[in-house]
Amino acid sequence: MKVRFDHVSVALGGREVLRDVDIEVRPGRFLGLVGPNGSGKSTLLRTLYRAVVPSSGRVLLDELDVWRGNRRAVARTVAVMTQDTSTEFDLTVLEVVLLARVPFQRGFGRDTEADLDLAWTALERVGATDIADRPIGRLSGGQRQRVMLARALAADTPVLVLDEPTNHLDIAFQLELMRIATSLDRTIIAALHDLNLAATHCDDIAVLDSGRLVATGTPAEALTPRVVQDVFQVAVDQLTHPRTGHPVLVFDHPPQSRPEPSTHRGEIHA
Ligand SMILES: Nc1ncnc2c1ncn2[C@@H]1O[C@H](COP(=O)(O)OP(=O)(O)OP(=O)(O)O)[C@@H](O)[C@H]1O
Repeated sequence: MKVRFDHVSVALGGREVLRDVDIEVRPGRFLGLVGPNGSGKSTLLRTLYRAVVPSSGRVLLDELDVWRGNRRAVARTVAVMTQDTSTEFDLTVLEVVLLARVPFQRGFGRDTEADLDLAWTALERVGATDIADRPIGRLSGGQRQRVMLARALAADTPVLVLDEPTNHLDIAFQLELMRIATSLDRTIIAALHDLNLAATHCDDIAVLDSGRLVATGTPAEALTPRVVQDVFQVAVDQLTHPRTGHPVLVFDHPPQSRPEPSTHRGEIHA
C-alpha cells in the first residue's frame, strides 16, 4: 500500500510545527524518518494514524484519505508502535498484544483462534512468549518495547508505523528489530535517531529540520555528510565499512566546540 503525505502542515499550540511536508512512500518500502529533537517526526507520524489533524494538506493510504475515511478503516490499515503503554498498565503482555485485533472484531467481539494465533506468532517473533502472562507495567523498558512491536505485528496491517522503536533496546535486539522490519512485506515508516542504523536498513530516508522536509532519497542520497552536518550541527566523517563497503558516519563535536583531547587516554583512575 502506498502512503502519501500530500503537502502536510500542522499547527500545534498556535505554532506551525510541520510546513508543507510532501513525501510518497511506495508500497512495501521502508522509510526512515530522521531529524533533530523537535523537528516534527512524531507529529508527522501522528497525522498518519489519526492522532494529529493536519491544518492543511492530506494524508493518503492509497486512495483512502486518512482524515476523511472512518477511524476503523484506518485502524485496520495502519498499526503503530509507540512508547506509550500508560493506559494498559494492568494488562498482561498477551492481553496487550491482543488489543491489536480489536479493530477487526465486531462489537464487543471475543478473540478468535485466528486472533490468538496472530498474537502468539508475534510474541514468538520478538522472543517474548515467556513473559506472556506478566503485567506489562512490571516489565523493563526493553521488554515493553518488544511487546509493543509484537502488538504492531499482530495487527497484520499493510502499513506499519514505528516511533523511535529502538529506544531502550540492547544492540542485539535493535538489529533484530530492524531485521524483522526489513523482512516484512509491508510499507513501513519509522522515526529513528540512529542514522547509521537507518542508513543500513531503510530503503529510503526523509530528513526533517524544524518542521520542513530538507532531504529525501536513498540513504546515500539523503544522508550526505553535508546534510547531516547542517541539520544536526555536528561534525561528520564518512568512512567505509571494512566488510560491507557501506558508508558509515562518524560524529564529533562541531569544530568550534570540540573539547581538547584527553592526555590520560587509556588510564583509569580509581
Ligand atoms: N501537543 C503539543 N502542543 C504544542 N506543541 C507540540 C505538541 N506536541 C509537539 N509539539 C511541538 O511540536 C514540535 C515537533 O515535536 P515532535 O514530537 O513531532 O518532534 P520529534 O522530531 O518527534 O522530536 P523527538 O526527536 O524529540 O521525539 C516540537 O517543537 C514540540 O514541542
